[in-house]
Amino acid sequence: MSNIFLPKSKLIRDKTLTISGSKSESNRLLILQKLYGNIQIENLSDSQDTQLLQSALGSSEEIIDIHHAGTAMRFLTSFFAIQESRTTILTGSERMKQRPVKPLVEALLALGAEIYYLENPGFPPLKIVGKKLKNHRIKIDAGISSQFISSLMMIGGKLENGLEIELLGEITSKPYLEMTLNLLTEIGIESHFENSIIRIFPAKNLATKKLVIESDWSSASYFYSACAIGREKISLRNFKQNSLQGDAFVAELYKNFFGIKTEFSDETISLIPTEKFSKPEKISLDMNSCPDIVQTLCATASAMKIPFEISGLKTLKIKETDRLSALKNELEKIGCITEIGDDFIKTKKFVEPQNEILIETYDDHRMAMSFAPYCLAQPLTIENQQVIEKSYPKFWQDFAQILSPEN
Ligand SMILES: O=C(O)C1=C[C@@H](OP(=O)(O)O)[C@@H](O)[C@H](O)C1
Ligand SMILES: C=C(OP(=O)(O)O)C(=O)O
Repeated sequence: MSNIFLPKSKLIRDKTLTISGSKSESNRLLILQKLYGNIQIENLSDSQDTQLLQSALGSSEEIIDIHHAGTAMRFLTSFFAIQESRTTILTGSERMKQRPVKPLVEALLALGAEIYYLENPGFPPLKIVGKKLKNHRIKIDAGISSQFISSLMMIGGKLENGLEIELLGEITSKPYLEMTLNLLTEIGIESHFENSIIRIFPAKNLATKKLVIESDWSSASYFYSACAIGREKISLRNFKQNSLQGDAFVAELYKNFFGIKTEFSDETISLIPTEKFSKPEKISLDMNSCPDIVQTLCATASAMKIPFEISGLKTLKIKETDRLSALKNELEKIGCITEIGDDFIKTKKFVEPQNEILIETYDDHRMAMSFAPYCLAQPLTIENQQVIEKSYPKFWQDFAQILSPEN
């Protein structure tokens, strides 16, 4: 575990970078490829989470350890539940054993699956005895993690009568459900999402498809932040105007609040600081649809001394760490005092930042990457630099390319 010191830096003008494929799209396509076999994938994510999922799918071991990868844990639960005549023990890191899986397990049990909790009820590790699932209608609480629902949707086409899922309560992280639905459609599986009912039809005569994965918008957010604080143009390759990723919302966010315009040309986006930018008085937003870019947003706003009040965040507490507490602790070091509640974070006041800043990362890749652009305001050290490998192993290399130390 080593720390990284980032000296006070400025942005090099007009750098162009290539970020690897979306982690969320990659993890879906790997599961779908294994289930339906008709997909050729290009530009797969190089994230550790994707590699873990890929090796789990290629493994015939009884015990599968997916470490810290929440999407992999949830997606593989349904996958192994339908692998007839195979028993799998699905486990993960200590943190994974605290991340809930109960609504997914209960939905699978209602479909006829055989799953046991091996330690704490409601949490991994799981013993999954693969079965043919006989039922096809379930209800699920949609407010804890959309990953449960995406996981069920992906096996839906394999069930004899397809699958009907009724979503109960407020739907969290909805764009990720739409991403799953769109990818099912792309590979030829009929599905509908209307009001709170999702229907997946049995897969029939699927033609082979080549899918090129778009680069990762959540990873792009760190460059939006750098551009907002450092005010120089940065370009990023392999992005689409009609993205499947909800985090493409970052473009609108940084245009509305931080004066960063996004221009698309030949699948390259250029992040361009607008000259006449006046800071908003306050950023008030519900970010329930885009939980993964909340840390970036709060770190940028704090660096630029723009007060914020962000709601819709109840799922942040059950991610890689309790992201609300982690944010509160670390934002204070850069001079932003916040109040947090069950599902919100808001600025109370700005104070002088600490002189020597050490950002703790709580085993959370996004804590490291979202604070890194603060070096454009002040030098800082970030703890455990390897933590970024979970989603973006080349982050420090790419980030170094846009910086030059300020003497
Ligand atoms: O389906 C996905 O690929 C994801 C869904 C979101 O999780 P929740 O639905 O648990 O919010 C997101 O935070 C995660 O990084 C990726
Ligand atoms: C929450 C995340 O991932 P996961 O839930 O897949 O661990 C993330 O990448 O921010």
